[in-house]
Amino acid sequence: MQSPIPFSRQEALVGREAFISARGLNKSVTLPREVFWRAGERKRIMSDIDLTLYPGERVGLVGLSGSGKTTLLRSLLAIEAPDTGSITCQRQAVRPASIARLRWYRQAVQYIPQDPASSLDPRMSVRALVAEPLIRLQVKCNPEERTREALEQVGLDAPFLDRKPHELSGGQAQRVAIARAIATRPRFLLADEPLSGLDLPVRAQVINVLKRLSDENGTGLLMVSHDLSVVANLCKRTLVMDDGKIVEDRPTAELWRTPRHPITLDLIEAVSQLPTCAYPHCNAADVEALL
Ligand SMILES: Nc1ncnc2c1ncn2[C@@H]1O[C@H](COP(=O)(O)OP(=O)(O)OP(=O)(O)O)[C@@H](O)[C@H]1O
Repeated sequence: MQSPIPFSRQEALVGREAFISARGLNKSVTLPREVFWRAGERKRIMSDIDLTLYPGERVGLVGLSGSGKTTLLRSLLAIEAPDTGSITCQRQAVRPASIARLRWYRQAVQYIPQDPASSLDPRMSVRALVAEPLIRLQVKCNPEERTREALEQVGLDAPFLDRKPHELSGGQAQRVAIARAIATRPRFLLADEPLSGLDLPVRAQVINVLKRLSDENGTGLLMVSHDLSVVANLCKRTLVMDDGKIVEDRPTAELWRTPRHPITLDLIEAVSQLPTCAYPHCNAADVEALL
């Protein structure tokens, strides 16, 4: 259920300026034709999405597979264009925008991918991987110093600089991907299932790295996950997507206490079937204590 309070009023109530605002996002795709003489059906994959992200907040984006989470994330990253609707950052349009403005946006809003093994170029050293966005986005800094600083922040020291991706464990590779994302000193991180494919103890480490980074640097985080317990450990606010729509947008603890949408209930029930050792907070009472 979308909040009954208009977003502009919500912004006033929270008393903070929005960092990113999305209004009325819609997107449809044409499905492959089932028979060659009939055109493929159109399917809505984002439907009337309104979303506001505030500076420094950590927000979870959950939903079943195919609900539209990645499409929304890619739209917010300005790498996929919605059919209709607008996205602004600090009240200025993200697209269309000048090259300089788009470069600023790419520095300010960085992406943490799902699968570092395929997102990190196997031919590049960790040093070159972390420095690459600094050079591409023409960030005014000393790339070597900034690379070392970013690696230090994710708990990787100097000997890692010359390693290649195949010389890293899954957790280390994900930390390199995070270092790459934070090297530009972004204001907001958009992460697509950053913990998938990692063992449970490694997940807990990565959760701690993300939490510490956002606490220490005041960086906002929008994190896509199938796993509500991960979101409960990290995010005070949770968005639930179903069939291309945001069906809940509430404080995480409230969502666990009184889930309103059947999909939210399913996601909460799924958590009780997960191994729990890596998550300090993964039941309703614990989540309540996070408030
Ligand atoms: N370019 C495209 N052409 C056709 N269908 C698409 C395209 N992009 C996305 N879809 C469909 O849109 C729906 C939403 O996809 P999306 O990847 O955003 O969902 P998701 O919630 O991120 O799923 P998952 O959790 O499995 O990654 C899916 O049914 C997907 O198959």
